[in-house]
Amino acid sequence: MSARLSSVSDYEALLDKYDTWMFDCDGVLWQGDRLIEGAVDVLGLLRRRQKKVIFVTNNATKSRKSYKGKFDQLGVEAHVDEIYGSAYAAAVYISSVMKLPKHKKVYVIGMKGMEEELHEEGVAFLGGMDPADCTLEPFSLADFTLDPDVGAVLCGLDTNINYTKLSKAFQYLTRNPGCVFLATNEDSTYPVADGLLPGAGSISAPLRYALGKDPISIGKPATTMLDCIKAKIDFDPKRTIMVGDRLNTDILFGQGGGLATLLVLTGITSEAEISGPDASSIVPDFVTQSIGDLRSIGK
Ligand SMILES: O=C(O)[C@H](O)[C@H](O)COP(=O)(O)O
Ligand SMILES: [Mg+2]
Repeated sequence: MSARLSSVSDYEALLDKYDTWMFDCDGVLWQGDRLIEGAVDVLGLLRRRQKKVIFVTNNATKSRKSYKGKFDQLGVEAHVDEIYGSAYAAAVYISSVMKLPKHKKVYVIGMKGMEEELHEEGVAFLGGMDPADCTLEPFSLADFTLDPDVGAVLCGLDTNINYTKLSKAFQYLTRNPGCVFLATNEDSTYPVADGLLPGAGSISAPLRYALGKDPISIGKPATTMLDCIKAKIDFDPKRTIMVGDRLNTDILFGQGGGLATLLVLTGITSEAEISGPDASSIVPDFVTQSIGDLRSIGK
């Protein structure tokens, strides 16, 4: 059973209990480019109380560096080494876990964030934002030349998704021996200021269906992201809390890492999913309406 937080003493007790605060971004700190009310104040309060603050997002459209630009633009204090996105985790996975040979390449269904992180990790890639791939022209298989050096397809949130990208990815995954099917994350939807949009999981779904197999998904709830954080930041899991808006990514991620979990209702998860007859079997330790609720603590 989750503990519902409501009083100042509830929030003060949480601050006493946890030294490291990991924050999901979409649906927790903001909805698209609209900040959640009170988020900036609460992050400032945590920093004044000498808490470690880490940002952990499945959103692969931005690299760590370009996320820093979003934080700056929205007036949220953040440092690049506090920001962990699924594009970064995927690039590290390909270079350091898969150890993709240097002459091999990745075919990217995704945007600039994934390209920047792959480049940063020294991983060669094609596709992505290439105008030849971001096209609505009919795809001609007769005119397509298979690149034998493509050893993996990496699929993430791509607002330029089209039949050409899906067709090229399908060719690599069915015709290049050993070509690995990877996904940055598999969120079905994500929240923006005016509602919900299809997420990365809805971009890779057509490939899953055509291939009859699932990708290796690297973002939350997989522990890969936590491994990336552990490689850079020292923290005690027992005194760490993960704050998220999605049960099957953020809360599962926290639970898988032995962290405490706080669910907020400003993103994907609704009240009906955590109480009543249709409640999910994924049960967070704590629930509060919004991260802004912690403002009641004051200084
Ligand atoms: O890929 C997506 O669907 C979205 O980018 C993702 O859901 C948002 O990531 P979050 O910050 O909520 O982990
Ligand atoms: Mg979220």
